[in-house]
Amino acid sequence: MSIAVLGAGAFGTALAISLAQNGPVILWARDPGDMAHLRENRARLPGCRFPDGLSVTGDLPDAAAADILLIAVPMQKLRAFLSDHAKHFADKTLVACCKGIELESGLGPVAVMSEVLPTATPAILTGPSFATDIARGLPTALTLACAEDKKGLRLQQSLTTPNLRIYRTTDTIGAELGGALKNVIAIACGAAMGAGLGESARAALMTRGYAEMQRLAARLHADPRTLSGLSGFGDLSLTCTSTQSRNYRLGLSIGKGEGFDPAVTVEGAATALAVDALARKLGLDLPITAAVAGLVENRLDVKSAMENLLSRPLKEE
Ligand SMILES: NC(=O)C1=CN([C@@H]2O[C@H](COP(=O)(O)OP(=O)(O)OC[C@H]3O[C@@H](n4cnc5c(N)ncnc54)[C@H](O)[C@@H]3O)[C@@H](O)[C@H]2O)C=CC1
Ligand SMILES: O=C(CO)COP(=O)(O)O
Repeated sequence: MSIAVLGAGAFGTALAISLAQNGPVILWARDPGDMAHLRENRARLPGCRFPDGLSVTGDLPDAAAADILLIAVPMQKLRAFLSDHAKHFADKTLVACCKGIELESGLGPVAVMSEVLPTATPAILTGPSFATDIARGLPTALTLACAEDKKGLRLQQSLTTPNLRIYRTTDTIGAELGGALKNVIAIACGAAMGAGLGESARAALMTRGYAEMQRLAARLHADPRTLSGLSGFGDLSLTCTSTQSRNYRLGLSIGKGEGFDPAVTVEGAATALAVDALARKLGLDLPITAAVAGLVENRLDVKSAMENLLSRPLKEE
């Protein structure tokens, strides 16, 4: 099965580097620049050399001729990207590699792919993994979710590499929610740490944040086991505790009252707003998500957000 990765950011490039251990892989970039010549993506993954099996192209139809297409553009750009190139994707197997919930629709990546390209086979690859770790060949485990189990099995086999261990599920809703929601909680944890509230506060936010993830997932009929796996608990643990995470770093900046480069991809910011709106529509109580939405929109500061959380009525766990 031939593979192309569409989107040459940090994650797309890292996946292409890892997959090229198995055979030829095409990496499509909107602006390939001198990546093919340098054999490196200096802007996003400096120091990670491209293996021989990785070829770079700026020609989308050429890349889209591959059997499996990994789509590694940010969540809020996904719909426009798919629509712009729909004629090349119609009957393809598409694996979303982004994490988030679309602001306008409240949908995750698999649902957006199904809506835009109803004849394609959608799947998602998600879980705890920093791009630099994957590119450096460090051991990483991810979840591949595809509603059609036979196709999921083929994807699992094709995308496993010596350092990338892939687990499989048919629960696409749980997988996409886990990856999307953990980023929101990571912003909350970063904000608490940045404001000097301490590690106990972070543990409380992670645990109660996880309860919010489970609450929304149950309402949207996800399998709770998916949330306790790599895409949920696994990625939550990684993202809420590492300064490698951009979501956690945004939170740290908010907590310290510092600015943050708006050009950096931070999926949890838009996702917090999308999930907060979705929760209100569904009548669900997601107080940490609501607090993060207030923080990223500058409606709240960390002190008031924490006071709001601590002054809520006492309840059973
Ligand atoms: N960086 C990481 O460690 C990980 C990232 N992810 C996810 O991967 C997704 C992408 O993130 P990164 O690669 O890290 O971001 P990035 O900021 O490094 O790269 C985003 C890439 O998307 C491209 N892009 C944006 N809009 C586009 C469009 N309309 N058409 C074509 N290309 C477009 C940009 O040119 C850029 O190369 C996010 O959803 C993120 O949550 C998932 C796991 C790990
Ligand atoms: O998704 C990730 C780790 O699994 C990457 O996290 P950030 O997008 O916060 O950098």
